[in-house]
Amino acid sequence: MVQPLRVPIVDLSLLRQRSDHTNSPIIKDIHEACRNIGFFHVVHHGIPESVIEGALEVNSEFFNLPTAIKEELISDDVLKPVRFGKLVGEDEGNSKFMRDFLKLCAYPFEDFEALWPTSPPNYREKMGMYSSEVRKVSIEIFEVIMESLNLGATYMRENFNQGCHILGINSYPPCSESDIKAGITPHTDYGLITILLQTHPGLEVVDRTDGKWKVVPEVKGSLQVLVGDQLQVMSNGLYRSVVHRAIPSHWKTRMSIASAHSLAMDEVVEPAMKLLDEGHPKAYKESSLREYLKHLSVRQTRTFIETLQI
Ligand SMILES: O=C(O)CCC(=O)C(=O)O
Ligand SMILES: [Fe+2]
Repeated sequence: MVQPLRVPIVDLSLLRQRSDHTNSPIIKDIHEACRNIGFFHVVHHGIPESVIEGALEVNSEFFNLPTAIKEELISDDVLKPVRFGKLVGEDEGNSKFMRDFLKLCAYPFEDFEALWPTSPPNYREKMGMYSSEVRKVSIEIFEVIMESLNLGATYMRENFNQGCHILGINSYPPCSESDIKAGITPHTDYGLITILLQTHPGLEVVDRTDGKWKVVPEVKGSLQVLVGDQLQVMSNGLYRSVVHRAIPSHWKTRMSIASAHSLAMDEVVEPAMKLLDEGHPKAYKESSLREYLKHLSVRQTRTFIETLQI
């Protein structure tokens, strides 16, 4: 039986009340969470419930469309800014998985909006609103994470603001068959941070203290923040990307929207100079999002982050 994990809950409204975050216990909590688990919840993030409901509603309508319409967006090309896919199969550990997904490049919105689905007709409007709200939250969270690393709130701010924003919408059909073990198989996310919205629980992470899978407990109104590979590299391994998977529900469709924030496609990420010294030599090679996507498109025995370790 998979046990629940104790995950820190960060109240963003408390952070917004103070302009000076020096010695803030919240920054300390974020530091501990990123260091020990690679993961935390945020509450009072400020995204209106109507925006969240609107985004989930149009995606549910999209996934319920006749297959022929969705298949127009099917592609194996990981560089395509908009693509739909159906994944069903078995991983190396013989666990069966099943998931439909839609990937949308989301920033700058004007560059990609015309490629987004037109069905349902209000798809672009509702998802556009969610995308812009979650981006604002990601900018705030990135700043406090930089503070928690002692790099200062403005460290890489412009690079982050001009970076890539990719929305990964997942739909996991209910499965009563006991042999379907996973909706999405174990992985780390590549970017700096991912902000996750789930319709209901199902996310599991590896607890670093005992190496076991733990269920992420439901926290009403929360979003989850996940440390990605780029943040692992930037922090020179002080923070590590969290290994996670998602388990489908037995009785209803589970959906999630993973909002992945990374540096721009060809911008390289490398360990922050300030975190390097004799006792902490550079532990990762530099890399870009494009190199990661190239790695994804060919079958590899090592994860991308493993290939970067010096
Ligand atoms: O569905 C979930 O909760 C997780 C999704 C996820 O990990 C991803 O899209 O990268
Ligand atoms: Fe993920």
